[in-house]
Amino acid sequence: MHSYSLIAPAKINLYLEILGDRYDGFHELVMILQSIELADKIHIKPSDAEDIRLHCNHPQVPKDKSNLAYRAAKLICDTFPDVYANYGGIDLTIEKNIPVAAGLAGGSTNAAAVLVGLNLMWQLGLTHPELQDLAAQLGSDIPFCLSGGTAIATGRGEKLDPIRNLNNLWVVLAKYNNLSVSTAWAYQTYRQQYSQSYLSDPEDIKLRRAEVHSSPLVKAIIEQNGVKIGKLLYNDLEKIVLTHHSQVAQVKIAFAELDVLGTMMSGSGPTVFALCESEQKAQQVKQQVEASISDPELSLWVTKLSSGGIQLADDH
Ligand SMILES: C[C@@](CO)(OP(=O)(O)O)[C@H](O)COP(=O)(O)OP(=O)(O)OC[C@H]1O[C@@H](n2ccc(N)nc2=O)[C@H](O)[C@@H]1O
Ligand SMILES: Nc1ncnc2c1ncn2[C@@H]1O[C@H](COP(=O)(O)OP(=O)(O)O)[C@@H](O)[C@H]1O
Repeated sequence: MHSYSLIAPAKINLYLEILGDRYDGFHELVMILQSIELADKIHIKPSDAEDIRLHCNHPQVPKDKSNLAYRAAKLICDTFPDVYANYGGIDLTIEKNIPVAAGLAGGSTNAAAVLVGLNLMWQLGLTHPELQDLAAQLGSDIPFCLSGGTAIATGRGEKLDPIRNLNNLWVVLAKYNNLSVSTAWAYQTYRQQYSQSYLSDPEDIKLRRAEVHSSPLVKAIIEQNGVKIGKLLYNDLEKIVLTHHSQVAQVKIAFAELDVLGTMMSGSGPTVFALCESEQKAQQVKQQVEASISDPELSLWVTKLSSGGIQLADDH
């Protein structure tokens, strides 16, 4: 049996609108999700131990059964008990480069990589739609992490309509090392403050989704027009996270004062990103923010928008 190494890219949210409550306690969303080149590397190999073993170099990542990569492996074992009984243990190693609890889907993309890797290692022959179904059982953002690229996401975030891939722009990411935001907390706090504006009629929700599908932002993405895209970025969860964490709001202000196409918080934060038209501009923006905020706890990365999806690493 072969071992596999996979590249698991992070995502940013170019758009995130909360439409209303769902029957399952989650929120009905319409988002535009975008892969970026910043990625973790996941190694999957057979093991003599009869269970699932997980290793990770990052102190904030849980190494137990709550890890999303572990849960993805467990879901495959439970779905194919005969194969599991036949092949035995799984050894997973996560090389973590994506900041944790940052709004960049780090755990989700690790889980997506494990689904792809085990499908290969155990030669399960699962099709892409079958992998998407398993992904949706594990978390709302995991189906997107499997496919990557640029997509409109609806439902809980698991229903995807791919659109023209935007991969010609650069992005600067900024996150305080000592600040993480729980996604559940962000949505719950949003509900407490804004549920009076939720749409409850399914027809209204359908209408709003259709509006976003033909919105100026989607048109700008199809035209690959970075200037328009930068002005149309949107995220409802900023109302919660920026209010509770003033240093995140300050990072956004620092980006907005510079020559960037646009700036927004990603997902439930606290990472704030700025879009730039070139790598040179992105590096310059990174240096300017480092100089203006000058806090050793603030980390910045320059990366590129990408076509994403889980890929085999060159040295797999
Ligand atoms: C906010 C977003 C934006 O892309 O990303 P992150 O900031 O986590 O990266 C996503 O909606 C997060 O997706 P994901 O992190 O997969 O969420 P899940 O594990 O499914 O759910 C975590 C928690 O978020 C809340 N949740 C999530 C999705 C949704 N449509 N409605 C919700 O209310 C629920 O409280 C749930 O318990
Ligand atoms: N493989 C994983 N990588 C990172 N975090 C994980 C992983 N598995 C579980 N977690 C947990 O998920 C939480 C959310 O982390 P992450 O997926 O990085 O961020 P986000 O949901 O904001 O995109 C973390 O607090 C961490 O405890």
